Amino acid sequence: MNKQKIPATLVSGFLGSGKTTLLSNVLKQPAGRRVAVVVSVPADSSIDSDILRGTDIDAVDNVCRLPLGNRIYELSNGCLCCAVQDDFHHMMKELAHRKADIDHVMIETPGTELPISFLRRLSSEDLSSQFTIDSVITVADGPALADGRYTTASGLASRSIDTDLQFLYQAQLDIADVVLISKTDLVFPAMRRKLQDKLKGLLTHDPDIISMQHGLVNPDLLFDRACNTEQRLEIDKIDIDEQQVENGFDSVIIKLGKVDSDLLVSRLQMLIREQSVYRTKGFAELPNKMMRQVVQGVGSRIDRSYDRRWGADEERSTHLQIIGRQLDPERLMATLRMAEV
Ligand SMILES: Nc1nc2c(ncn2[C@@H]2O[C@H](COP(=O)(O)OP(=O)(O)OP(=O)(O)O)[C@@H](O)[C@H]2O)c(=O)[nH]1
Repeated sequence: MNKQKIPATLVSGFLGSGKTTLLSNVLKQPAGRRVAVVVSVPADSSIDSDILRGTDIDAVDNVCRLPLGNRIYELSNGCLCCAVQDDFHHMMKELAHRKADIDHVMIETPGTELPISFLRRLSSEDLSSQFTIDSVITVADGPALADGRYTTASGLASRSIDTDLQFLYQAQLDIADVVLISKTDLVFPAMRRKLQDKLKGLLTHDPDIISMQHGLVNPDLLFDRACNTEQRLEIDKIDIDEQQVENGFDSVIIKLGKVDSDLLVSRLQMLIREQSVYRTKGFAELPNKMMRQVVQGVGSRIDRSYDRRWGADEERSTHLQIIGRQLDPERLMATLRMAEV
């Protein structure tokens, strides 16, 4: 078939809601499709693309380095993981050149950003001739929804409470063709049944709502939706001050040597209590361990797991990204350094 345009899905959702977990499952089980997952990574860190590629260390050998720090990793099943450092437009043009090898593109938008800015970029003249927006999927953190963590009692975004945060959360929901409620395993069964109603109370439109655990969803519900998102949203008419919302977040990269894992977590917990830390993610190098430890913090919950052995030629270190508001980088560094051994 001579494919005219590549279908593209935007995956939005607040920090730590479960976007990468969803996409990493798509990459592992792409249901016969060759999927390219595009993820933005900070200039000084590749944590997100590393988590996405997960245990597939062989993929490191098969990497296409593009200008401005962008990279395309070819996975053994024909899927691509694309780390965008600086130039989203250039990455999308590169993928358009590989049209024959790609069935679908999924773009993870950063949790601190409004997906509308990505929709606008995809709607630009040269990209819209290559890609069609299949749908916008927003991942909503189930436990956060159950607690009402980012919403007012009325459920409406209000800018009068400190809440570019709330505004961002609501804007990410408002744009969705599909809302995936994540982490329902962490919600009490009695509350689980009420989550959909709670979500509907926040929504001003009628997206499909699907619950998921550990990022597992029937792929048929994700692909080939042809939602006509551009027409529904009338992108040109949306008037949001993107800069104002997105500039309110700080991201600090911390690099350390070997650490004591329990000490690291207790220091992180201390910082989370002291500062407005929303998200912590990265890898820890532990003494006498061949395995790399993944550290994942969302709010005050910190999970640890091992994903794979360190590679023979890989630089081993503890490498964390901390995202929040008005962070004090020196205090973060000094506190976490105490976990070094
Ligand atoms: N218990 C549980 N944990 C989950 C589930 N889905 C995701 N998580 C965990 O939640 C944390 C954040 O998940 P991610 O997929 O990295 O979230 P994200 O939205 O990509 O995060 P950012 O890119 O930082 O915005 C990780 O520790 C995941 O393992 C789930 O269904 N159940």
